[in-house]
Amino acid sequence: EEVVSRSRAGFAANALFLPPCTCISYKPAFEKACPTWNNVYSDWRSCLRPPAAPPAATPQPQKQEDANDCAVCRRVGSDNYCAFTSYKFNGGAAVSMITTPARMRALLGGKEPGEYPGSPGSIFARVGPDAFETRDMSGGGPPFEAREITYHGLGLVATRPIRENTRLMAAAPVVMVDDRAWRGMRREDLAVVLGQAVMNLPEESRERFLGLSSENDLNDTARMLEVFRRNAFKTQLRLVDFQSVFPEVSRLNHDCGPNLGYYFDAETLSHRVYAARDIMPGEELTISYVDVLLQKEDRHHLLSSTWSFVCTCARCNVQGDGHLAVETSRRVRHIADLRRELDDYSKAATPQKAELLITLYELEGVAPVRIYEAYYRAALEYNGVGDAATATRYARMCLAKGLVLRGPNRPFIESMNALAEDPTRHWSWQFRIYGGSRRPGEERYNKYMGMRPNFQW
Ligand SMILES: C[S@@+](CC[C@H](N)C(=O)[O-])C[C@H]1O[C@@H](n2cnc3c(N)ncnc32)[C@H](O)[C@@H]1O
Repeated sequence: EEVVSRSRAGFAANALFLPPCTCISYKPAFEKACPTWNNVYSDWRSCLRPPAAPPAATPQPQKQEDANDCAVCRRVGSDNYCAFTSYKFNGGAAVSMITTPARMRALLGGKEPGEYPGSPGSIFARVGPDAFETRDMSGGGPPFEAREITYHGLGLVATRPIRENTRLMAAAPVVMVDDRAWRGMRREDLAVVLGQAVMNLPEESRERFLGLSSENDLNDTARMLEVFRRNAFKTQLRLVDFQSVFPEVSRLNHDCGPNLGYYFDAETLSHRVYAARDIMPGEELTISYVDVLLQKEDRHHLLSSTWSFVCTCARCNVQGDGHLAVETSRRVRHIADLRRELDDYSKAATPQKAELLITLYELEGVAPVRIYEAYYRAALEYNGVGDAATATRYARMCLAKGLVLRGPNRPFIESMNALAEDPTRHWSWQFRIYGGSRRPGEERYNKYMGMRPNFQW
């Protein structure tokens, strides 16, 4: 009953988003129209008819016409993408996901009735009641507040000193859209499925999502797509890419030399945001929406095409001083060259090049959010020439920053842990010495020829 009335109220408020669709909001009809899904995932509601796998040779219609008024699935190629909503997620704040029924089933661990959502193998299995929070660990209210920032809309500003590495948010998603649907679906179809996903949310979550837009002159559908485009983060769940909106994180503005780092923790479905350096009261809290090591022109292109603004941050705003602009562009190129050189394990490289890389990250102002990458290379280089003590030191420095900024479940963290434990048993032990000379370690040289670093940071 609760679901019925909540959905009905939402339906009226958002009638513009959707064609009429009784079965999402009205349980008996849902059961009638979607018997399979209702049985399999009692907490998930969708107007999905049991998907009949079409024979491969049959040409697919561009758009699915649902005979049962269930307008929540649309096609991309031959795949059907539908809106699913879990009302139990995040203490009832709920999450809507758009993906294919097969992927949804896989993400839920392929489980059968009654086992969802805590069943082993489900993406929700490790999401406990305390997975999400936005307060810092020292207690009290959050050490920041939302303020109007000139030309940037709203932003978050520190109200107390924030120490490097403090966790500021562990935010929950409200809408997650399969990247293939986001990129491949016709806009009008996407508006319908996304509309369903948003409308399914309880009122409070829906308002938090729609409240992210300041574009009052757009109609509801355009506004919803605009909110999604400007606020979605790329997230990965079991190798499936999603675009996800976390309303708390969405107030953070962009800077090409940000003071916060973040990553998505697929285990807890939370978007974690950390102070990448010490921050003083009054400073705006910022993240980077793009790779900070792109050249300025490329950063600007991405920022204007996706987020519709021209960046005027300190790193970008050196146009007036021609020589400074040239210098920053050279540094970024030099960083790219050095990384290519250091990541080629078949040639001779030196620890000094890794040291230079560290210096360049610092000079370019990207060290707070990316220095672990340079430490990683330094650890390998020192180990590669048999300097175990320095290699271990850099491995520990890489771990100290990398764990905060990328989380524990990354291949490079595993590698640095192994190196710190016993450098001589790590694959990189003395690899530059033999690798560079071809003698006497011909075999070792060949071993590293095709090897690439594992940079899934
Ligand atoms: C995720 S939202 C950030 C919060 C937003 N300022 C608000 O009021 O809700 C992204 C949008 O904020 C604005 N924005 C973010 N960073 C900016 C920056 N450095 N300069 C100008 N506008 C920015 C852009 O309009 C962008 O599309």
